Amino acid sequence: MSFSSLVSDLTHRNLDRDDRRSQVSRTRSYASTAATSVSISGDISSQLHGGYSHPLARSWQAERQLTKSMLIFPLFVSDQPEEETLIPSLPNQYRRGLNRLVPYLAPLVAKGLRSVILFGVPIAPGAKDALGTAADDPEGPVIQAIRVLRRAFPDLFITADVCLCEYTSHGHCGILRDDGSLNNALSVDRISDVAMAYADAGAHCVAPSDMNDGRIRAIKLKLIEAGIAHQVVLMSYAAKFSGCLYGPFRDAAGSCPSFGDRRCYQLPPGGRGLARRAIVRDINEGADIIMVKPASQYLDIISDAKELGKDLPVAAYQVSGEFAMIHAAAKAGVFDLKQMAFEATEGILRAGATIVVSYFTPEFLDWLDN
Ligand SMILES: NCc1[nH]cc(CCC(=O)O)c1CC(=O)O
Ligand SMILES: [Zn+2]
Ligand SMILES: [Zn+2]
Repeated sequence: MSFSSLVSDLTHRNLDRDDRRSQVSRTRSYASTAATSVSISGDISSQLHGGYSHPLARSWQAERQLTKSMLIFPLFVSDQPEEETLIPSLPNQYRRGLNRLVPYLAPLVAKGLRSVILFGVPIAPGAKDALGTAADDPEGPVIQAIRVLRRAFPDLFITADVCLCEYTSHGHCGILRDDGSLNNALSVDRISDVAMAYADAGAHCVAPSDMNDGRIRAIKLKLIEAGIAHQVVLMSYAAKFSGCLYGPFRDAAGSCPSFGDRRCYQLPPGGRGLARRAIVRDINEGADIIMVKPASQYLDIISDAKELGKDLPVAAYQVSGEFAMIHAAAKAGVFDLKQMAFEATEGILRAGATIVVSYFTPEFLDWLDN
């Protein structure tokens, strides 16, 4: 038994004993209180423990409980059909080719997996270019995966992440000007074409993560024009902050920028006002779901999104760095992995999210059964 599980085991035993003791003394003090009539000098509202001494009563304290249907599981789909490669910085997560997806997902779907989000990973030499042409290649990994998964799992809700950074030679999330900055107009046109291609292939939801201004409106208009706006969810990564928490993802997807960083289009970590403006903007442009990302470091933004978008579901992405951090700390004996996964996720729900994109999804499918 490891030190941390020994401690947690001892703590549980002590708590159980306390619970039993308090039950015994409760019967006793009830009698004596009745005998001495009401002489409660203390403040009645100071007594809180009674409301959550029972495990069921504890669960009632949360506005919402985590359920399987709240979870979206991220998948990295390689253009090499037989590939199955462990991603070193992202524990238990693999890059998988088309032929590996269905066998991997079948047991998860049987356990109650409801939803996935797809990221394409072009490995083939020469697959990347300045325009991210591979993003909507009809033979490319995402469009093929949408088709395969829709056929294999009719009830699985399929979201396609929409961005160019996995497909561009420079690794940025759009089309660049000569000076290396994003050309917003060209990027939005290209991103909205890619979103349309995923929607046409059968994605239930398209989720642009590129952060170019105006892409939600452009995608919504194209969906309307194509006559499919009524059956495709548009989920905006509205408040996506720049920082170091996407590192493992960029390893997984091979999407690290070849020069510079993303600070001119992803939000600065202190920019709460900017995030609120982006959220309002995307709601007005036709987003059906607002996403905040990363999650645990931005709980105030999740709560802002809930307030600003009262009538929209709010999603939070517990990103690769958050996931890797929890794994690393658990491995170092700082805490128990499962307990921390629940604690982090419950915090995200408490802040206002009802959808959580999480690499812990396969574990939660087991944990939520017990
Ligand atoms: N734009 C692509 C994209 N979509 C989701 C993530 C991050 C997800 C994660 O870290 O788990 C990223 C990486 C990035 O913006 O650099
Ligand atoms: Zn990107
Ligand atoms: Zn176009």
